[in-house]
Amino acid sequence: MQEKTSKQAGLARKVSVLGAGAWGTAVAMTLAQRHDVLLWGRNAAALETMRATRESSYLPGYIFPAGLQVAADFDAALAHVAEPGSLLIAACPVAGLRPLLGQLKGRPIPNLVWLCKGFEYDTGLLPHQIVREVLGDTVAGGALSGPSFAQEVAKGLPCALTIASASAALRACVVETAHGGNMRVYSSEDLAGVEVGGAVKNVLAIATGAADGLGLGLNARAALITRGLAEITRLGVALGGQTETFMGLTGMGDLILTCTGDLSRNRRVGLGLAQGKALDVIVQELGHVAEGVPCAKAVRELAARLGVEMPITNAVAGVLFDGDQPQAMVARLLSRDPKGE
Ligand SMILES: NC(=O)c1ccc[n+]([C@@H]2O[C@H](COP(=O)([O-])OP(=O)(O)OC[C@H]3O[C@@H](n4cnc5c(N)ncnc54)[C@H](O)[C@@H]3O)[C@@H](O)[C@H]2O)c1
Ligand SMILES: O=P(O)(O)OC[C@H](O)CO
Repeated sequence: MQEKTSKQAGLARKVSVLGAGAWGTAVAMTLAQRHDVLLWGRNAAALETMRATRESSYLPGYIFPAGLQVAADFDAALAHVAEPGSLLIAACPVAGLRPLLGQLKGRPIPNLVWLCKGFEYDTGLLPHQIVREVLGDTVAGGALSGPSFAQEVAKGLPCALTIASASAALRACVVETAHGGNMRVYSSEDLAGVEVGGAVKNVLAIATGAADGLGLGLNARAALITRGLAEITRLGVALGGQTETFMGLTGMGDLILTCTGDLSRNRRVGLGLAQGKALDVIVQELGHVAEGVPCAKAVRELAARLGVEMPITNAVAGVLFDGDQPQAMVARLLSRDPKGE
């Protein structure tokens, strides 16, 4: 193990992270312990503050490692990863992925990884489908996903992630770059399965947060998580994912973390709804993206189109978009006809 870590430490690579929110910053901080990392964001003033203070307002109290550069110049971020074997990481929310990729179109792109977890609000597309629409089939790309709160990663606590890609070379590049220290990186070819797990768990965390906020107890929480996993699996299989993927880190692992961990922004949306707060107030108070909100609408429409039964997602979407009360969500789920598990 010792030997493996020191070998990996020798493989310093160039990495650019595009998107300086909580997760992009935490990933950049981690990789900068072993690699030459540049963090780019679209807010030049915020980046200037980050450069001066060596910390991010998204992750206060966590000081950047010496090797982390911060830059507001997009061309510099791309030039940084010009040599083969470099890694370009798109670290924006799903809503920002299409515009960000638009900025990359026509430029030489090395290995491309995206960190966002969701379905696109208007189109119901997964991130890899957006990448294909904007950049075509020629880019080697993949999703890095799994149970990972940015604050814990910034603190250097252990975590395990999965890189999913059809490209074996891309998977190897990401493992060689990111696996090591307190971060384990597994590989999967099941890109659709990994992306569906990461997206739908956010909706289920809203449901669980609401149930917990209403004081429904630990039995109800366990039921929601388990039936939620069944929902994720049904949709994921319908979209080409493999059943076993949903039992892994990016399925059950991330579902458990996000539904039960109070660091989750999506869970906090559910807790806020249970307190009777309006959605726009909750989102404003969060100050971060909560992907489960747009995702609930996209998944409700997609599941209806595909004929996939998703009662918890539908109930969450009812509260978020149709004015249903959280209590009505519970009543709606409990009043369903009995069925085989
Ligand atoms: N925070 C976590 O713990 C965590 C962990 C794993 C995955 N994720 C996922 O990563 C994605 C980003 O989450 P986050 O926590 O960094 O969100 P955040 O709300 O903390 O920050 C989002 C950042 O994205 C930037 N952004 C938005 N559109 C952009 C665009 N078009 N180009 C460049 N930057 C853009 C914003 O300016 C902001 O800095 C989400 O899909 C989230 O689900 C987050
Ligand atoms: O804070 P959340 O709810 O966006 O979840 C963050 C990560 O996706 C957890 O793996």
